[in-house]
Amino acid sequence: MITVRAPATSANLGSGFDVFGVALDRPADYVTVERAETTTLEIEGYGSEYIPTDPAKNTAGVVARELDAPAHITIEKGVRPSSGLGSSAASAAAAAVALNELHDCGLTKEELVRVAAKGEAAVSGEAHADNVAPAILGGFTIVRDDGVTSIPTDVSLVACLPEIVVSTRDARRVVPDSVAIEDLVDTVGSAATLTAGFQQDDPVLVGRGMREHVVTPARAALIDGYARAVDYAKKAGATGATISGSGPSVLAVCYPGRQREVASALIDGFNEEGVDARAYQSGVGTGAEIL
Ligand SMILES: Nc1ncnc2c1ncn2[C@@H]1O[C@H](COP(=O)(O)OP(=O)(O)O)[C@@H](O)[C@H]1O
Ligand SMILES: N[C@@H](CCOP(=O)(O)O)C(=O)O
Repeated sequence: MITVRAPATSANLGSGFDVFGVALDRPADYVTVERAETTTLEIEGYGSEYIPTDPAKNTAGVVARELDAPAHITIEKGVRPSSGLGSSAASAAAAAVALNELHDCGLTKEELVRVAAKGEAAVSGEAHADNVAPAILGGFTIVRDDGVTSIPTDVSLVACLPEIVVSTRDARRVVPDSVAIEDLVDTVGSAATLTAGFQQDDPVLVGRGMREHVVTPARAALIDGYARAVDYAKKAGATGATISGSGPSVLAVCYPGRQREVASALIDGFNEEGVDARAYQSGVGTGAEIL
């Protein structure tokens, strides 16, 4: 029997749609696997009632199929589904690492990222790996067709989860089909700034690099309270804030020591629009670990 903890993650970071991701250090999913003839699933914890136990429809079950590694899989959810915090990816990442160990598959972490991304495809319709990469490798990650880069970094983050459900599948439908050249230029500038910020552990550069004018505004319309929460977070000292993944969560970056104020401001912003919310004060996490 093997148990793996895989953390919540925040994808996109504004300027890196389907490319950037960062591992949080909390919350997390715990996945326990035991050898079995066929794959079965048991799910407990936050939002488990909304998650299919059919292995073909569950990211962890799809990973077991892809690895040809049948198991009885128990998932303890710490990351709420449809949160924008890589909930489905946390289970996929933890299952990939656990089953690789249980069945001695011998895959590298980079290979496990590709397998876990197939689990993501089963629920979101497309195999984006920007959540599973940081969930497995940790740090700030850059996903491209030709490989994944992981940069260890130390920046203070706050993720705020409002009591709203936005599925990744729905949020992908509102993404525009094309961008104007001036928006492309602006996004490249932001993406480069954000990458430099993580390299240098600099919250100001990371915050500035979150700026993006194509995908973020289209999706913000799906999140009640988003604009006020971001505005309050910035007034409370956040150096930047954007939609986490496909939403509804907001990810803010700040100087160490400002997380408590930023967390309260984000919650207040949502509450004043009639939306309950909770916040996670987090550092950048190290990714999935076998317990
Ligand atoms: N192991 C899993 N954990 C969480 N959600 C899962 C899992 N397997 C399948 N799902 C489904 O995936 C969807 C949530 O994924 P997604 O929309 O990408 O949200 P998130 O941003 O939280 O990852 C829900 O419809 C949920 O039922
Ligand atoms: N790049 C994806 C990321 C989805 O993240 P999630 O945490 O909402 O599953 C997208 O933006 O669609």
